Amino acid sequence: MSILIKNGYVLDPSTGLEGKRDIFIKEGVIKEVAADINEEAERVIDAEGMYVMPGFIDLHVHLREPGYEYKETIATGAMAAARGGFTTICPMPNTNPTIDNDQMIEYLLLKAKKEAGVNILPIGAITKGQQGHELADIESMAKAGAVALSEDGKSVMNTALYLESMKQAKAAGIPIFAHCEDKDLVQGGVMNEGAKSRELKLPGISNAVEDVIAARDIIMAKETGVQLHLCHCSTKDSITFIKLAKEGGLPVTGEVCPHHFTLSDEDIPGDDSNYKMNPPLRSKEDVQALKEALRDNIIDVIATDHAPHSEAEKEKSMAESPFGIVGLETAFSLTMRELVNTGYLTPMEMVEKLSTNPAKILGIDKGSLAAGKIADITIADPKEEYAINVNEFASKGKNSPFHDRKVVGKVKTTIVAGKIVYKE
Ligand SMILES: NC(=O)N[C@@H](CC(=O)O)C(=O)O
Ligand SMILES: [Zn+2]
Ligand SMILES: [Zn+2]
Repeated sequence: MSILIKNGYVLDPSTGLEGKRDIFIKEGVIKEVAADINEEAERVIDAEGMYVMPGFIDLHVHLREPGYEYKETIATGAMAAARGGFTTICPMPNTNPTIDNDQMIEYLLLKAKKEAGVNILPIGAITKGQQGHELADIESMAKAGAVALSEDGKSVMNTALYLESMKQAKAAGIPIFAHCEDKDLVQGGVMNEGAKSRELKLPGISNAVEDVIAARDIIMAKETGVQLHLCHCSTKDSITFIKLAKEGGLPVTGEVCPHHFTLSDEDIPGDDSNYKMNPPLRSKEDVQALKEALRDNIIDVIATDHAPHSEAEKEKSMAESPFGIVGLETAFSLTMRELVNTGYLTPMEMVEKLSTNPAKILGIDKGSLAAGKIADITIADPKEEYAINVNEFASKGKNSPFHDRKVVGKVKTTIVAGKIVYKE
């Protein structure tokens, strides 16, 4: 199959290229990027007025397989990714059973190859069963293809055990993706602690729940030299700590999720669990700090933390429903609306956060539109206005606070290794 993408506005931070170009793809590879290509192609895509970008890479998703197929499967999660412009996604290991050994990594990769149209790069658990007592077999998971380690859903509270895992991760050459939450400080909280939680009479989660572990993890990264990536940063002090770590030359990076830069706790309309996720929506002051951190390159990555749950689970009250919202199919539109159209990020910087930087963190040869690279490409209309409709999601999860929200910027075509996996 050969594809010729004509007249698109190419955004490729890996080469510094920004401007109107054609792209010719053959046998899954980008053959040429130039002003006017006239090769014969089986398929021609008219990309006039469109952004043409290296495929987005999501460092943080939940595919729920095995064990929770009623929430999402590898197949439906992959379709949601393609619809959202993501050509590569990294599923977290909090499945049942947990992804905590080499056979589970192999199983996931095999299933993904058969059932998913996008690239799936799995993350292994840090401890067996994510129980926090005994380390998983880190070296063998890395050998089997785990691209990172994470205890996502919780933190490894035993710092001595965590130290050992960091040493092993460093030896295996893979990063730690840290979910920062002090289990003992949460105390049944379901939303951000503040005026709004008091108004709604719901138990609060303080910023300290995240901050103490974020600080600890950075200290431990300094101790071990492991590559550390902080997941779903939500507080202004997490940002301060990452800034300090970077100034100190540590290999520390951070991610922010679209819901955390779009909404604050003041936007929670009442007892609606589509607004319940971990970490919670924070104060306006925190939201402002996240946007500035994205602008100032303290935060490197936009990741979705796509966390699908069933309707029955999310119909329950804030107190009783599980934490998490879906994000794959709204990330690009929310980023355009909240960060690009407001001047926090240039289009090139947006692509850095959605593709170039995630590829660098994983150390993979992606996130680039240079000739010779595998053709993972996202084409989107930056101007189209539409209202998000959860009923149109390819994901099984409809749990989003953004239903009916007017946004701007829409993914039109997603290409993985030269194959069109999504077309609107
Ligand atoms: N983010 C969430 O609210 N939930 C995630 C777990 C996690 O990312 O911590 C989930 O697995 O549902
Ligand atoms: Zn998490
Ligand atoms: Zn998560």
